[in-house]
Amino acid sequence: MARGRGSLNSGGKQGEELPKAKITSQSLKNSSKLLKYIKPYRLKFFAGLFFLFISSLVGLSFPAILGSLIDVAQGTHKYKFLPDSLTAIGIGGFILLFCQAFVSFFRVVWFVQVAERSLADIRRETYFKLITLPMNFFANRRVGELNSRISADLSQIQDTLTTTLAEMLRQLIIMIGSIILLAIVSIKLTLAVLAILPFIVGFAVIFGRFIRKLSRQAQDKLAESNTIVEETLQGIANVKAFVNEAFEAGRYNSNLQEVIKIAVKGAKFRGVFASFIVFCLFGAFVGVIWYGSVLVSHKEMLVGDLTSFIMYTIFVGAAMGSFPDLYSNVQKAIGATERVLEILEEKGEDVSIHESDNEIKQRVDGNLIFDNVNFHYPSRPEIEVLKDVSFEAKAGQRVAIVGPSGSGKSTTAALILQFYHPQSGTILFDGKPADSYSLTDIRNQVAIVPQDVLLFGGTIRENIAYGKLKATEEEIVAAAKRANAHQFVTSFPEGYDTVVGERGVKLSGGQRQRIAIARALLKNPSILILDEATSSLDSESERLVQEALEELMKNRTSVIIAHRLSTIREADKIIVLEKGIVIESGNHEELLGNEKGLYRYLSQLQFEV
Ligand SMILES: Nc1ncnc2c1ncn2[C@@H]1O[C@H](COP(=O)(O)OP(=O)(O)OP(=O)(O)O)[C@@H](O)[C@H]1O
Repeated sequence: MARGRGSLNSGGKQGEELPKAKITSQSLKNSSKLLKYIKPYRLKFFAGLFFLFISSLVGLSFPAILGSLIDVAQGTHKYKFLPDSLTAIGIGGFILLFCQAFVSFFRVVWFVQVAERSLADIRRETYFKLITLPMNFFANRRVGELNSRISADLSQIQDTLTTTLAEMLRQLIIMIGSIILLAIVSIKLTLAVLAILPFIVGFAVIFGRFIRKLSRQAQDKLAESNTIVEETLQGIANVKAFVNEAFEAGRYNSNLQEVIKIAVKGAKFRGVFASFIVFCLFGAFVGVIWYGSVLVSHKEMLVGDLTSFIMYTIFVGAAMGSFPDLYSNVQKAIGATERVLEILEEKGEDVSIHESDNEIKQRVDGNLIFDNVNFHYPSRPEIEVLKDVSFEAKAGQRVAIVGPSGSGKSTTAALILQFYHPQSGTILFDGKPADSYSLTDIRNQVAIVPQDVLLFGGTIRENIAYGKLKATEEEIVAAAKRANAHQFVTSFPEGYDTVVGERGVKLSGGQRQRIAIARALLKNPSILILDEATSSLDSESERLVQEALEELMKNRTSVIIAHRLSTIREADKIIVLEKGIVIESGNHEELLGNEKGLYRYLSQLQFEV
C-alpha cells in the first residue's frame, strides 16, 4: 500500500533494494538530525498530522454507521447518540464521507509539499557539500555510489516522510481504535479474534516475503540471461571469429533452464500461499461470522453489530499485515539517512558556492616555489609519492616536469591546484605560503589544460565560457580564435551553438584540446599547468594545438607535464622526477650534457623511436 502511494511524489519507485539498518536508539537519534529540514515547514506538517488523525477517526466510524443502518432497518436502535431514522443516518454518513474526502485532500497535499520542499533542501545541501568536498573524499569512493546517495537514498527518505510515517500512524490509529470498538461491540468475539488473527497475519506476512524472495531470484536469473544476450551482441564479431555460437547458445539455454526451475518452484509456493489465504484467512472470517451468527441466534448480538464487527476485524487484519512492510521501509530510510548524514557531516573545502565570493582578492604574479615538499596520498599513507621535491618557477618562466610513468608528475600538478596538501614542506606563490591565500584565489589564478579534456553536455559557447562565466560573446570568439578553434567551430552548421558532450557532436582529441585551451585563455591565469596528452595527434592537428598552446603560454608561468620531450626543448627549466625524487634539473642542453642522466637516456629512447 505504502509503495503504491509513493508515486505521489518525485521520489518514485526505487530500482534497487536499499540495505536496511537496525533501528537502535542511536540510529534514531542520528536520523532525527534530518528533522531540522522539516522545521521550516512544521506548521503544514503538524496540520497534516492533525488531519491524518481526524481522517483516521472518521474512517473508523463507518463500520459503526453501517451496523446502525442495518439495526435501525430491523427496528432496533442500540446507540442512542445516533439518530433513529435511516435517512438521518444515511445523510450523516454522507456528510462524514465528504469531510473525510476534504480532510484527506489536504493531508496528502500538505505532506507531499512538506516532504518535497524539505527533501529539495536536503538534496541541495548534499549536492553543495559534495562539490565542495576535498579531492581525497572522491579518491576513496566511486561516482556511482555517490550518485545513488543523492538519488536512491534521498528518494527512500522522501517516501518515508511522505507516505510511510503517515501510513504507520494511520494504521496504528485504525488498529487501536478498531480493537477498542471491537471490544465495545462484543468482548467474547473480540477475544476469539485476537486469539487467532495475529498468528494468521504473521504467517501470511512471512510466507509472502518468502515468495517475494523467490520471485526476485527468478528476476535476477532472467537479468543474467539478458546480460548474456547483451554481451554476445556487443562482441558479436568475437563470437563469430571464434566460432563460439554453439557455446553461447548453450550458455544462454542453461541459464533459461534455471530461470524456469526457480519460477516453477516459486509457482508451487504461490499455489500453497493462495490456498493458505483462502483457507486460513477467509476461514477465520467464516469462523467469526459463524460464531457471531451463533451469538446473534442466542440474541446476544445484533445483526448490525455483527456487520460492524466483521468490518473492524478486516481493519485490524489489514493494519497488522501492513506493519512489517512499513517497518522495513523505515529501516531502509534510517540506513539511507545515515549514509546521507555521513556526507553532510564531512568537512568541506573552504570554497564558497556563491558566485559573488569568487572575486580574486589577492593577486598572484606567477612565482611558484616547491620547498622540500613531501607528500603521500591520504588514502595510501605507506607510499611516499613526492620526496623532498624542491624547484622554482619564476613569473613568466616555462618549467617542464618529465619522468617515467608513476613518478609523481600529475601529483605535482594536483598539489599546485591545492587539491591535496603536502605533509611537510611548503608550496609558495609569490614567496608566500599557499595557505596564506584563500583556496578560491589560488584556483582562480591557476588553470589546467588536462590530458583528457572533459566537455560538458552543452554548446561549444558554454564550454568555452566555463573558463569565465561572465565572458561576453566577443571575448569567447576572441579566445576561440587565439586557440585555433574558431575555424572548426564555425565550420559546423550551428557554429558556437553546436551541442557537444555525451549527447552532442563528438569532437576529435585535438579539437577538444583547443576548446580547453580557449577555456584557459578566457580564464587568463597567472600560472598554467599543461598536462600533455599522451596520445599523439596527427601532424596537422598537432601543429594547430601546439600553436594554440604557444599563444596560451605567453606572459605567464607554465608548468608543463611532458610526455614527448620534443615539445619542451625551449623550456627554461626541466625537472626530472623519478619515484618522486628530483634527480636532475636544468635546461635541455645542460641535461643532455649529463652522460649518465635519465633525461639523456629518455631523449635517446624517444629519438630512436
Ligand atoms: N588519488 C590517488 N590516490 C592514491 N595514490 C595515487 C593517486 N593518484 C596517484 N597515485 C599514485 O601516486 C603515484 C604517482 O602518480 P602520478 O599520477 O603523479 O604519476 P605520473 O608521473 O603523473 O604518471 P603518468 O605519467 O603515468 O601520468 C603513483 O604510484 C600512483 O599510483
